[in-house]
Amino acid sequence: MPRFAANLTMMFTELPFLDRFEAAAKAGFSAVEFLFPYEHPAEAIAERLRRHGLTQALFNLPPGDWAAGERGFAARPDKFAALQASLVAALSYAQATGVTRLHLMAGLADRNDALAVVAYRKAVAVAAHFFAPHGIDVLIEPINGRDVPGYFLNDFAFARDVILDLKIPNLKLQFDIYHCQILHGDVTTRLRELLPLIGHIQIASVPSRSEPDDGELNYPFLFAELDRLGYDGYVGCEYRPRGATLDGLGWFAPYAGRAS
Ligand SMILES: O=C(O)[C@@H](O)C(=O)CO
Ligand SMILES: [Mg+2]
Repeated sequence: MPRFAANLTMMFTELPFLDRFEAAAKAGFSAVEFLFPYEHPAEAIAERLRRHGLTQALFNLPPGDWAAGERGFAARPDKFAALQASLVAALSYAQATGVTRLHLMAGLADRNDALAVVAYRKAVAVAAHFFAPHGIDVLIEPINGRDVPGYFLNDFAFARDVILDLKIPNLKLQFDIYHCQILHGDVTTRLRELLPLIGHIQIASVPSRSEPDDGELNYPFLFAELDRLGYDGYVGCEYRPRGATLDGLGWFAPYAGRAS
């Protein structure tokens, strides 16, 4: 049975951020994820997790100036100092929340630019080695170019090869099924092939990125496939509800309240 994490960046946005933890717990989630915690004190987030008995499944390393369009900087040779500072900034939040998975965003860069590729591999390795002694996995996530035009990491095979080449045990793949379907299709075969590398999975319907009960993917089949494959990590619900978050949780009813 998949273990679902509510994505508090996209779900329960009817509420202020810190109040979304309680709403997720009351809806039956035992874990949460979100993009970024950095606008709130780490201890405030940790207190909400404790108060509502929630596990922090994942969040992202600082991405740079998000409002100005930055989407990380791992593939940016000119931003290595910012990358190093982001590792330190994320560590205190990771330690406060107990999270054991952090997503390192690649940034906007050309994957055919050899300097960007070298910078990316270096940044990924530096990040993984930095977090290894803390028991934290570093995840890389291919993202489709319709949602993020110009994003460096836009290919699952490229991400697989980076992980296999670097051979760093705490470097893993963040397999967002929504992005995989848009980029390549053939989701089930890719899950089967990449399972040993996967550290986290995310879901949403395609093409609308709403609840996983609509669109071109058959999620009940994919959830059963994750069980058949023995996937025991989290499945992040990274979708934008069509309306009120609770009104769209019919798909989750069979799984709500299960242990994580
Ligand atoms: O899929 C996504 O968009 C996210 O998982 C993310 O981390 C960057 O936006
Ligand atoms: Mg994602």
